[in-house]
Amino acid sequence: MSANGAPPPADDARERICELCRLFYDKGWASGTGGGMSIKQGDTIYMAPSGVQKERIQPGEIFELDSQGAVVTGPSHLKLSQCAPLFMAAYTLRGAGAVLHSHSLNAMLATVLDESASEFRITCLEMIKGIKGHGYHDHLVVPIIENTAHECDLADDLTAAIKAYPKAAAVLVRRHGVYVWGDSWVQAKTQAECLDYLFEAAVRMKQLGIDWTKPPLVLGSDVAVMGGKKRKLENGEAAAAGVGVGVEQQVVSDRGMGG
Ligand SMILES: CSCCC(=O)C(=O)COP(=O)(O)O
Ligand SMILES: [Zn+2]
Repeated sequence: MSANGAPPPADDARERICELCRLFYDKGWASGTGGGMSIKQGDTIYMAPSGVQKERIQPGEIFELDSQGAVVTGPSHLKLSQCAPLFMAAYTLRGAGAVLHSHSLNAMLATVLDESASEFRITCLEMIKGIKGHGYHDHLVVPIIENTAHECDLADDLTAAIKAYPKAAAVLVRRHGVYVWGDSWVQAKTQAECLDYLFEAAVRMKQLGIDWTKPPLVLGSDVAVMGGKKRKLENGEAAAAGVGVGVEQQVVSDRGMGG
């Protein structure tokens, strides 16, 4: 919305998609024509074209779709993104205001930390708070679906994952990347940034031998190891961390973590 409450002109969405594609390219999320971006404004959906260098897209090359996903206008020399049915799933099932697809290396690596896992899990990191409906102590869960030869063939599995994980703001695609949505392009971008941080954190924590899926090490009912040092938990911290209420935690033994 503009300052006077009127809806912004459509050019805003077209220009915003171009701007975000450049930004995502700079982050390594859209290199080699990978990744994609879409914004919904009113009942109109805007999407980037397929198979082009995403960082060089011009506003006139953005496709316009109706709320059912039918193309209204678009450049005749370009094709609509292969991500279109996946973007539409987030608009239809989640009422999203924007959806993006990232080929971030962090997202891809997060899907191979355990190749048999059907979900990515992480807890007790500040950036979890950047994901709608989540707090520091929550277990953030992102479903992982298997990749297919063609992007558009992911749509059925992505739809099923969105339905099965009502709290999720994203779906990971094994050895490929991630789809992230939000109520607005600002929220989609923010959540994508927080998720990317969390994916990278998990990859690095694995390298350091730290379990990213469990709360910090707990030695007793009110003592934890944080940053390599023992620390007495403050009033309420132990309860919030789930001490004594059966929540799984990393336990220190003579052999160190996880023993
Ligand atoms: C080297 S990119 C392969 C296609 C892909 O995974 C992707 O995200 C881009 O799809 P689009 O149709 O939007 O170019
Ligand atoms: Zn892709």
